Amino acid sequence: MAAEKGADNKTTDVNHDVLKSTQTIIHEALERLGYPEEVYELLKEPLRMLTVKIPVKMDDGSTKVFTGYRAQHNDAVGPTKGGVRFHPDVTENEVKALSIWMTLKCGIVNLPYGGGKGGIICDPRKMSFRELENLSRGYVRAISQIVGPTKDIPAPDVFTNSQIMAWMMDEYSRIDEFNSPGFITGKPLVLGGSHGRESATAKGVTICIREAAKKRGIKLEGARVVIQGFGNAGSFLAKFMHDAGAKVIGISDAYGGLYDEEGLDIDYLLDRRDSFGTVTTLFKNTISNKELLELDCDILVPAAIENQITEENANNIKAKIVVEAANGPTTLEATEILTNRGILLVPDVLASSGGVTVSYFEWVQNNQGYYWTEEEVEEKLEKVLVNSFNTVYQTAQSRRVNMRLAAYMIGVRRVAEASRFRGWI
Ligand SMILES: NC(=O)C1=CN([C@@H]2O[C@H](COP(=O)(O)OP(=O)(O)OC[C@H]3O[C@@H](n4cnc5c(N)ncnc54)[C@H](O)[C@@H]3O)[C@@H](O)[C@H]2O)C=CC1
Ligand SMILES: O=C(O)CCC(=O)C(=O)O
Repeated sequence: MAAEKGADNKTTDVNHDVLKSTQTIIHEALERLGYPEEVYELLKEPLRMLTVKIPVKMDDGSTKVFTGYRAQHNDAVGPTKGGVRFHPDVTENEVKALSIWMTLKCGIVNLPYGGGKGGIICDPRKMSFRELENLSRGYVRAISQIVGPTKDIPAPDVFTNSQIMAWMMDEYSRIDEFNSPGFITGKPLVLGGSHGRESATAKGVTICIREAAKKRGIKLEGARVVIQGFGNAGSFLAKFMHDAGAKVIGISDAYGGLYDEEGLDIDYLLDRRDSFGTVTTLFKNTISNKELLELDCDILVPAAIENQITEENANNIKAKIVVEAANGPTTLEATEILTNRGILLVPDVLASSGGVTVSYFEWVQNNQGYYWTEEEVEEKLEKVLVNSFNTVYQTAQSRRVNMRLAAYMIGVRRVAEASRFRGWI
């Protein structure tokens, strides 16, 4: 585990309320599609938001009470689906926004789900394995009444992984008195996980980068790539970019960044990173996350947390293409600046949808009890992502809007239509 040092940039920026900015884009998307105001009233907040207190016995004998959330944005299309985040900066509004983004993502890639999301305010980097297990199990007990394989299906997100999914699945199976692999996705293979889930988010981002590069006439071979975040999404992506012949010249984690204009030694960094995606603490010559985002490059991929590209630095971004692996890394104002500067921005709700797509495949395999090969999973993911990228790109062209608004229009239309057929609006 990494040495404890403070993050070189903080997540929570009161000036950038991710819920408010999401609501603004949803409103605009609905207006352009001609939906009445009541549809916005239905979609602007989750249908359900549960706040829970989780008492955990710590290793020193004390009891610490953690706060957790589970938001279920909309289940008109199907059960809600989305990851659980363990992070010190988790807030209620952030979890709400993350659940809305899940509804949009599932709509864009056409999965039979609505959006959900969970989070616990904690710093897992400062907790022991046993404390983390107790917290994971306590969270499942606290939310057990509103989740389940046909109600709401959690998955990994920032600072959660397949081990945490395994503990959560085991706890739910005890409550349900049933072996319930379909309760959660992102599990280890031996517990009903799917081939390709671990690398799915990065695979999806890679497909979006490839398609976006084609649109801009950029060859991936030799392209200079900068990636913020070296966890599940960022580290697999660095590997895929490296394998595609691109030059990964910058990567970062919560503590800083590494830069080499000749290209970083990705295999070495992958080997040295810890389970929380920390690697830069091992090096002396680091740059800040702020400097990393402004590096001269062809492709920039924010793959860490929200509000990283803002009106303060959007004019300094030098990339030709920005592909959002993270949820909500670019503010509304920054999206406008990048668009006006002719930078192609592939939005989170499309670019990061590979994870939930393979989670869906995992759930389908759990439900049918018949498992697919890695090749089958990859082939299916490729089709879904290429198709979704082209639909969003073409919508953006025909509607003369940026790709984020185009993606929102596709996502909200699906949930609005499902709600209408159900007679909700
Ligand atoms: N894991 C998944 O399947 C999916 C993840 N995402 C999104 O991708 C992003 C990254 O998630 P994962 O890779 O799963 O998380 P992770 O926990 O595996 O890695 C997170 C990375 O972000 C860095 N980080 C954390 N706080 C930071 C800060 N304040 N400044 C800069 N870097 C910071 C960490 O050091 C680490 O390198 C998140 O926005 C997540 O919601 C989106 C879709 C699916
Ligand atoms: O895999 C999933 O079900 C959800 C992944 C997720 O939380 C996300 O796409 O933000």
